[in-house]
Amino acid sequence: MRTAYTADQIRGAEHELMARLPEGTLMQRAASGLAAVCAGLLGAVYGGRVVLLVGSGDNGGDALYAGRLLARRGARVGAVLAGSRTHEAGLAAFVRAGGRVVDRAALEEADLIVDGLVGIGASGALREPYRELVEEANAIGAPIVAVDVPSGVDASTGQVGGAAVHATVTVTMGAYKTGLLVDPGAAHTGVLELVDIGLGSYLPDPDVAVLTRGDLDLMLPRPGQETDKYRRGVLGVAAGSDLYTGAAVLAVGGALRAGAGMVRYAGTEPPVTQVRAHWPEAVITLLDRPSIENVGRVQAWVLGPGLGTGDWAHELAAGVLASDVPVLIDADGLTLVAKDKELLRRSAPVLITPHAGELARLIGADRGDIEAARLKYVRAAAAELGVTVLLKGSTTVVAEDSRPTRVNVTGTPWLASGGTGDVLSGMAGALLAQGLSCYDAASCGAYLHGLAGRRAAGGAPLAAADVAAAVPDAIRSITGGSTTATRDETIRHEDRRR
Ligand SMILES: NC(=O)C1=CN([C@@H]2O[C@H](COP(=O)(O)OP(=O)(O)OC[C@H]3O[C@@H](n4cnc5c(N)ncnc54)[C@H](O)[C@@H]3O)[C@@H](O)[C@H]2O)[C@@H](O)CC1
Ligand SMILES: [K+]
Repeated sequence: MRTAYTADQIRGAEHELMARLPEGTLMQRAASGLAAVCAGLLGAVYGGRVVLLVGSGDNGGDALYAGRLLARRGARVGAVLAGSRTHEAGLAAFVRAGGRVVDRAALEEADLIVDGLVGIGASGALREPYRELVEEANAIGAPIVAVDVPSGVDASTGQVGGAAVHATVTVTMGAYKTGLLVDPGAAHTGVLELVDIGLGSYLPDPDVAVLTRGDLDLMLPRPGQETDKYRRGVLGVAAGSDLYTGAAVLAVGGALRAGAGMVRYAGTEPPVTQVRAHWPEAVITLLDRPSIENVGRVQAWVLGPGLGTGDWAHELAAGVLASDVPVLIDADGLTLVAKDKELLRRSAPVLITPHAGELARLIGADRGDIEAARLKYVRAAAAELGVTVLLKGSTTVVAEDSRPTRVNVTGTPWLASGGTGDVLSGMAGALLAQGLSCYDAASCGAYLHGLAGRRAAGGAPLAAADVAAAVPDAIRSITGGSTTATRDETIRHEDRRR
């Protein structure tokens, strides 16, 4: 699991570590990591033209000490001093090594630009002259290495209040910062490089966590030797309507591909006909009234994709939510609970999977505000509604009260197409039915969905059904295709040992 921290958390850890080390040690560690990345980007360091944008704090100090190391190796390094003051010792060392103070016109000639304007000490939108320098640097087209955080991105939240550096590489010191992983900030970081400065054991519990392939390998349910279709997890799907039949087909498809032992689909004639045609594996209940009474036992429900928002759908939703198993609510299901929050009063777990517009309706916020500050709103929603929230979008985030928010980084913009959300709800629902908690089902579901989306797209447009079809391959790429050993393999193994 990768972990990330707010600026305050990092500062606290740095403070403790610094007290145990000679002054300046951390900055030297940061600078040598930074210089190594710059050298790699320059290729030939000797004669390379590097321009440092130097702010008034220690972020500028990092840039100056890295500039010194590059100058010593023969690079032609200039520093644009943008702040009202400059890290004194850093500047003196830089000049001693042959670095020069230049004006901003030098940017035009740069082979590489180093953004040392502000790091974790920044507050609010960039002030002048930083803002103007950032716009100029972005326009040049030379690679930009951001020191610690691209200036203009809030290290703790990923919010961007105005101009911000578009980095080719961000070299971050000691630990990942939350804002580097969450959009809109994440879109500014380019490649993320972590420099170890020894902070590790001083870090508190993380602010956010990112699942890795290894985590998925451990968390994904695998069928045991003694299993059967019921024990693997039965998912109920209440989705689709006379008007929207496709949502039902896609949700059931996502669920079957993500490993549900059985999917029980309940709906009216038109979606039932479609689900039957696409997925003969699904067990169907044709509803003549909005009740799940005759559906049979399930371990979890998916409620809402394409369900409609009228009285019939409301009554069906009330029935599903009155059950005693976990329920994933998506799409029209979210519109229904936005109008009648009482539906959420239940003792079994609830996972909701809104996009920003749906979340806006649920908590009475503005869609644009949510997109600009995803973490703030997803956490507020989880606390206010008392449910697990998976907020879809450019960065998918999963929040549950008192747990680190999980950030998914596997997605691709190609997934922004109709019906992919229905597939995700089926997938996460299947993981719920297989016994994962809402928190794990949501974050594993998002990871797999992103990975399947990438595989289905391969750099070209995809249709939602392609994403469901790519799920087994995505799972195989995580598990290496291994399940538990077959009886056959075990016996051969015993033979060899004898
Ligand atoms: N503390 C440490 O031991 C270490 C710090 N390091 C570096 O130090 C950085 C933090 O240094 P500082 O705490 O000095 O803070 P920064 O250098 O990030 O920024 C603080 C300065 O920026 C100005 N500023 C703040 N917001 C601004 C805005 N919106 N527009 C224009 N100017 C603004 C402030 O007036 C202040 O002078 C880290 O990001 C990292 O790069 C690293 O060297 C690792 C070790
Ligand atoms: K910076």
